[in-house]
Amino acid sequence: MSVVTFPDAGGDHIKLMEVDGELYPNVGGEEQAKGIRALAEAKARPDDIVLCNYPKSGCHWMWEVINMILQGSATTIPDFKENHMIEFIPPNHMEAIPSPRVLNTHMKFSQLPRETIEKRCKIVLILRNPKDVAVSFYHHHFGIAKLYQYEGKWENYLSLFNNGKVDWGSFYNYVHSWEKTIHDNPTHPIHVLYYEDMKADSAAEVRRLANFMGVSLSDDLIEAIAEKCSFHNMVNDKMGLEDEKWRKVWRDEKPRMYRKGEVGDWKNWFTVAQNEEFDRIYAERMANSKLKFRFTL
Ligand SMILES: Nc1ncnc2c1ncn2[C@@H]1O[C@H](COP(=O)(O)OS(=O)(=O)O)[C@@H](OP(=O)(O)O)[C@H]1O
Repeated sequence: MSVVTFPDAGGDHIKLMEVDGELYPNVGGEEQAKGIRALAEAKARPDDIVLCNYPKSGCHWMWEVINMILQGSATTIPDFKENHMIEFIPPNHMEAIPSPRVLNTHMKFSQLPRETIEKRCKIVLILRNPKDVAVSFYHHHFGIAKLYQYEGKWENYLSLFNNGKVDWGSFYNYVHSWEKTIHDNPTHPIHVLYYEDMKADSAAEVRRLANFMGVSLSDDLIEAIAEKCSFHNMVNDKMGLEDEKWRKVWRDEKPRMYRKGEVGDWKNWFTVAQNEEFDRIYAERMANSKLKFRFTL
């Protein structure tokens, strides 16, 4: 494990941890690196649901939705998905989580516990327009000031994102790895969900998800879950549950996890030149991809 820093286009630096060639936030140093290396051996249960996503794609949102589907009621879950993030929690903590577990991760398929694959655990993969991901990630890096020690400005940040010099690495590598996983493992239950579709018609996406999970819900309950997990309701319901320690992690003690929750906020941040450069990189990196990110919604 080593601590690495990368400069953005303006020369400001972001501090990360490197473990076996992959980048992570340095939340736990050597102990965390040990946990990451041990992850492959972690026990899985056939009823685990593994929620996979590149950072800032909406996992807090979907973690809540999936848990409500499982519990069969539109009641706020008094727990945080960080507690179920498999690359950060020690194995004994993971084993103490009661079934059915919703395990959240930014890891790729090949990095998941081997048993997840052997036991054919259901996987939900969230995808989000990378321009909005980049903006959200910028606020995350700038906001969690002590951890990343990043003081950069947005106009310089995209170089880090475009070059994969961020925790969990390149967005494009992540997406390609999952596209290959889906191609190479056609019988593994993997449900792909787009953040923008969820915004456009939450109830329809909750229904699709419940069907995938094999849970039958009434139309009223589906509507109620979609509504309870709307951005404004989650801001009200979840932020009040945040503890002091977590709040202190954020610059000026202002959490930015539930920041804006919109589709297309990137238009408020990208300059014309940044957008052209991003489109050029996207076209190049996604040339052979069949995934259809929702840029136009
Ligand atoms: N209920 C709901 N509806 C719509 N959008 C929501 C919701 N909850 C969280 N969000 C937005 O999701 C972004 C955070 O993504 P993640 O939860 O994946 O973040 S993290 O990777 O776990 O740090 C972050 O996006 P931005 O607002 O664009 O920064 C959150 O605001």
